[in-house]
Amino acid sequence: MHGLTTAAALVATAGYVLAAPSALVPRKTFQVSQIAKGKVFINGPTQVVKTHQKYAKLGATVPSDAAAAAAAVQSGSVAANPEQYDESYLCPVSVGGQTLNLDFDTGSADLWVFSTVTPSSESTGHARYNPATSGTLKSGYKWDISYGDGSGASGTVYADKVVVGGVTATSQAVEAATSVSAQFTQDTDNDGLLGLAFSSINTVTPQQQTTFFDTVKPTLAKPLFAVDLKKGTAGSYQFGYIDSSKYTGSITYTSVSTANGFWQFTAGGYSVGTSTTTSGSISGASIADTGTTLLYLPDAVVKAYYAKVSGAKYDSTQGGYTFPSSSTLPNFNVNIGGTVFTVPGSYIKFAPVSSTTYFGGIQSSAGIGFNIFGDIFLKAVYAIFDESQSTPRLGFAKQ
Ligand SMILES: C[C@@H](SC(=N)N)c1ccc(Cl)cc1
Ligand SMILES: C[C@@H](SC(=N)N)c1ccc(Cl)cc1
Repeated sequence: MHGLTTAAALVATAGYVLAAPSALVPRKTFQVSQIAKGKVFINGPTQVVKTHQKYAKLGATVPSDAAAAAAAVQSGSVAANPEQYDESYLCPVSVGGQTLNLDFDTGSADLWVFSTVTPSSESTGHARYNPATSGTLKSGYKWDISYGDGSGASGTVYADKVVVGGVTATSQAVEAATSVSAQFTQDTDNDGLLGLAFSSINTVTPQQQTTFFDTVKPTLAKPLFAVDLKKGTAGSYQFGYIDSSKYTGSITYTSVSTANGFWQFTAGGYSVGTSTTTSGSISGASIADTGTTLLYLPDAVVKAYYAKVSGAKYDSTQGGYTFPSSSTLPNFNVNIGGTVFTVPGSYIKFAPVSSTTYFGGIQSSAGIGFNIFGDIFLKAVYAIFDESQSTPRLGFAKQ
């Protein structure tokens, strides 16, 4: 009986069921019928693991190859919690068994963390990774990164287990900070960054390391991640799958150039206000960047936008366009891949800089070298960072 049950269970989980062999018919008879038509697609290795686990009490052990193969369909989702004014979004990540809140950044490719090797004068108020627990030093490896806003950090490198929403990288390069700039010290919500740009811009020497996404990519159900940032409330990142409940309509895909290590695409026409008939075009390269707060566009586009906001001006002391707190802002519409996406004016009324004045969520990309579709844009869409095709692509859908 027991033997048959195991065999039947194994066979049954192979996606079809066969009539029990008569010689092994157990005391009580039971009808086992073919699955009519269609195919039930299951994952063999996962089923083998489950069956062995089911009989573990009888001494069954999971074959190591099955366990490894079963890991070939990881997927998971993690919360993205906004700071005040949605300055950035922090996601809980297990690093060597310790939970740190990291800024997932599709504009860089280093996973670095505040750590026990960060001077306490620079890391007070931050969760810190302790490599002594389970980290393996990568002797002689170093990293040093600078960000567009002039902030930066540097340090040493360990290999350790990193888990994001249940998706596990058993040996991920974890870059421990031995020095961080004041902006990071002061942002006590932020315990480090998890880069999701292409690994070609990872800063580790003498041997460049892979991002978390690149590390787990071969084990994901689908080689992609998706981003659902929201205004003023928690959103989420999905790894290995697209959550169809997070968007309406269809996903519009557009091609990506990886030449600069970013998720770089070409944006099309735009319009300001309620008309979604777009015209002109957003010149230059654009990147989809979860690590940048605002939406940086060509001067001509920015001027056309704030021409529709009475009292708006470029304020050099604030370093950008500001407008009266009483303003109602127009929508910003942009055509990407043939679909027009709308950023509500309320998203562009970004944050107060005084009792009478707000700072705009749309600012000029002049001097950067490319346009940046940062959080102001991303919180208006569901964005798919997709490597399931022959070349990477970005998908956008309305929320
Ligand atoms: C790519 C982003 S930085 C990042 N997301 N890690 C960026 C570059 C240059 C400027 Cl000026 C401002 C922002
Ligand atoms: C200035 C620091 S901290 C912060 N601005 N909250 C920072 C955070 C994220 C990136 Cl991608 C670059 C720089």
